[in-house]
Amino acid sequence: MQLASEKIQQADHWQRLVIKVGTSTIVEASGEINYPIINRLSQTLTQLRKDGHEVILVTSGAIGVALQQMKIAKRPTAIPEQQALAAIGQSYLMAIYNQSFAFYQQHVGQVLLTYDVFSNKQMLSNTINAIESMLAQNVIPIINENDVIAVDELEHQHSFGDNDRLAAIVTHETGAEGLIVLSDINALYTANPYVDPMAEPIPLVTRITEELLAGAVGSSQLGTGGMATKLYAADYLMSKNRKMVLINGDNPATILDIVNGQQVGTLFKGE
Ligand SMILES: Nc1ncnc2c1ncn2[C@@H]1O[C@H](COP(=O)(O)OP(=O)(O)O)[C@@H](O)[C@H]1O
Ligand SMILES: N[C@@H](CCC(=O)OP(=O)(O)O)C(=O)O
Repeated sequence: MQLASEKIQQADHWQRLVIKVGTSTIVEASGEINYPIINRLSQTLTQLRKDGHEVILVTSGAIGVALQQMKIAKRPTAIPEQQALAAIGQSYLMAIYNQSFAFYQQHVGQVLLTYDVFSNKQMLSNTINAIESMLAQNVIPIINENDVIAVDELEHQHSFGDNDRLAAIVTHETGAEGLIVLSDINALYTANPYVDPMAEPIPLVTRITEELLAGAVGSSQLGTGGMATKLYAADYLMSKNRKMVLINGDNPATILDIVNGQQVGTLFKGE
């Protein structure tokens, strides 16, 4: 019989990895942009790259950043207004990343994707070729959904809906060993700890059960996906024989501990 902690220790192969950072990490609950976190994330990812890992970043936060820029208190419900905010925020988000990574002399490249890309062989191959070329040149690709054009129509799905799903698909399609998700919470809990004070953290998940899904209700103030979409992302990845780790984004250097085999947050890994 193997102890859970022993299984967790085995999850140490992270040659190529995808990091996903949620809006809740990029933008504070007060609505302020969290510049220090973006800086520390840039430093950590540069360190990983220098240590020989191939790093791909999937970032949310375009709309959250734009709300702060435009001094709008609440995410609008009208789609064109959300599209406009995404356009405004995405360019500023990339400006922040460019400046942060430049400080560490790390080049980055922006990749904006829609759901269509993954159902069209040619577009998918073009995307993968560009990402491979960036990685070969030690550049970190920074991916977000192209929210300006990814609007679903009745008969056609253009959008992923959330970046947890996008990050999981990117992990699989780029052949990365796993995905590390940075959110505003230390781990997956038995229930939403903001609602249920008795909720317990879960260090290892080998299967997404109905019980786990029932306990994953609600999201942070600006996050769109919530915990449920993280569980669907983990389920997808485990079905592809890949792993996912969920950690708190408040200390991005934790990523280095994970690739060094330490147990932090929640590890999702099939048996
Ligand atoms: N079982 C659970 N364990 C942990 N967090 C949960 C759970 N159920 C719901 N949540 C909520 O999910 C939030 C994280 O998801 P989300 O707001 O989408 O973050 P992000 O913007 O990082 O993607 C937490 O802040 C918490 O409120
Ligand atoms: N593409 C959107 C993020 C959508 C999203 O999934 O947000 P989150 O739940 O914070 O990961 C943006 O950049 O604002």
